[in-house]
Amino acid sequence: MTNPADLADQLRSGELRLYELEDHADADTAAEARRRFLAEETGADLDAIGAYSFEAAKASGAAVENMVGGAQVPLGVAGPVAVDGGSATGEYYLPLATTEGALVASVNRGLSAIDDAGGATARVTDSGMTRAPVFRVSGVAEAETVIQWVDKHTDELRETAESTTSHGKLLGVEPYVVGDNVYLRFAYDTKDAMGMNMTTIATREAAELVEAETTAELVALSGNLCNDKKPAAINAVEGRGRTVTADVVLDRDLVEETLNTTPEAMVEGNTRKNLIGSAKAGSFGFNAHAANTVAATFLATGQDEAQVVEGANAITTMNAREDGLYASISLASLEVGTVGGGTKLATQSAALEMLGLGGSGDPPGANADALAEVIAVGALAGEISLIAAFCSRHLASAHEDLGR
Ligand SMILES: CC(C)(COP(=O)([O-])OP(=O)([O-])OC[C@H]1O[C@@H](n2cnc3c(N)ncnc32)[C@H](O)[C@@H]1OP(=O)([O-])[O-])[C@@H](O)C(=O)NCCC(=O)NCCSC(=O)C[C@@](C)(O)CC(=O)[O-]
Ligand SMILES: NC(=O)C1=CN([C@@H]2O[C@H](COP(=O)(O)OP(=O)(O)OC[C@H]3O[C@@H](n4cnc5c(N)ncnc54)[C@H](OP(=O)(O)O)[C@@H]3O)[C@@H](O)[C@H]2O)C=CC1
Repeated sequence: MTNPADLADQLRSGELRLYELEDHADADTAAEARRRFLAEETGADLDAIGAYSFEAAKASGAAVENMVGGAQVPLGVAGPVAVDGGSATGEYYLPLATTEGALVASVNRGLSAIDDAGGATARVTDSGMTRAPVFRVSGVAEAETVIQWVDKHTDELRETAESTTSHGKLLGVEPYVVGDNVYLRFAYDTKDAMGMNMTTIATREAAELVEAETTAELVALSGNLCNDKKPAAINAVEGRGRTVTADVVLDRDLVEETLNTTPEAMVEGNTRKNLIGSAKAGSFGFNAHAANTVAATFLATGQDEAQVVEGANAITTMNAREDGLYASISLASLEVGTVGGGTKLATQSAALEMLGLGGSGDPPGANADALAEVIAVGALAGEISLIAAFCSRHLASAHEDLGR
């Protein structure tokens, strides 16, 4: 039985559960049956949700369960901008998916200023995706014994963890003790994958070895010292995913003509807002809106959108120099991939292709490094443009004109 109307009837009668439809029909039919059922149940018109362009079979069961259709977000483009990166080289158009009017215009203005200055420099300065299981021990003496075992058997742990992946490499294991809890923070080079599935699977094997060889008992494969998808100082300090910095020097004339302000005003704005204001607020983000560029590029390119939390751990600096304005942004924990996860879906992979960064890099890891560098340059552009808008008192008028 593959007719959506009949399947919807079976949902209504309770013969089938919402998640059982793919056992009886292909992914498109199952989604249509759910829409019919939900439209009747809720009275909502779900036709727009049914107008999706990705291959349902690639999404259903791999990217989403109980698939109903697609949520569409407008996609804009900013650039081009020249990037001199460790992996990114050349001119890039940045895809940005957002519903916030004025955001693409702002990033575009920043990129235009950066490009006029000859482009930005960017480097990934550290890299490593983490997973930190928590183990129960009897107390601190036993914790010490477990840590000593881990220290002496790192090679064995590496071999075990890496047996689950042909790409992932264990970089190290950092132990933490809190009372009768032992946390082992495993860090991996995940090449072009963001790596959360890869590292979780690898760490499960390693954690089982720890359990087999010591008295520690695994409580949870993620003990929150990883730390994934929550605001956490450890990511801001130690980094997670890619740690990446982008910088540029803008001529005084460029600041005055393109950004309608002066280097000195930008420096003062950045110091009073991004540094002092953020410190007083107890913020991890010493920036204006890095999350905007991170979120918009994450949605466009198929990243895990919840990891915008870590992507917002960024510090923006500005200094007035003789030749103009030095501006930088350092993102401590930008978690990106060009393979795996949502990157395989149609619009997301097209956006990665537009950047020239789809799939595996040569060498592996180079594409994800380049993506991190390009996003950092986009975030720098957003910082420059927004701080300039505050200095020239254009923020409210820009959003009046473009954002409503
Ligand atoms: C809106 C602008 C850019 C106008 O800025 P402008 O200088 O008046 O614009 P312009 O017409 O002179 O054009 C300058 C450049 O801007 C770009 N540009 C200009 N218009 C467009 C457009 N329609 N579409 C695409 N690009 C556009 C474009 O690059 C153009 O150069 P050109 O290509 O012409 O040589 C400026 O006022 C601006 O950037 N304002 C700031 C807006 C902003 O950054 N909003 C971000 C969201 S704020 C938020 O969410 C977080 C917050 C604020 O709560 C965080 C916090 O607490 O700080
Ligand atoms: N499990 C969890 O706890 C969590 C999962 N997620 C989700 O995890 C997904 C992302 O996980 P991730 O592991 O990145 O992706 P996938 O689970 O999609 O796995 C990607 C796989 O691609 C293979 N691969 C092929 N070419 C390359 C290359 N050049 N570099 C690296 N790997 C390559 C690797 O296989 P091989 O390993 O065989 O070499 C790798 O494991 C997202 O959907 C995200 O939402 C997010 C947070 C937590």
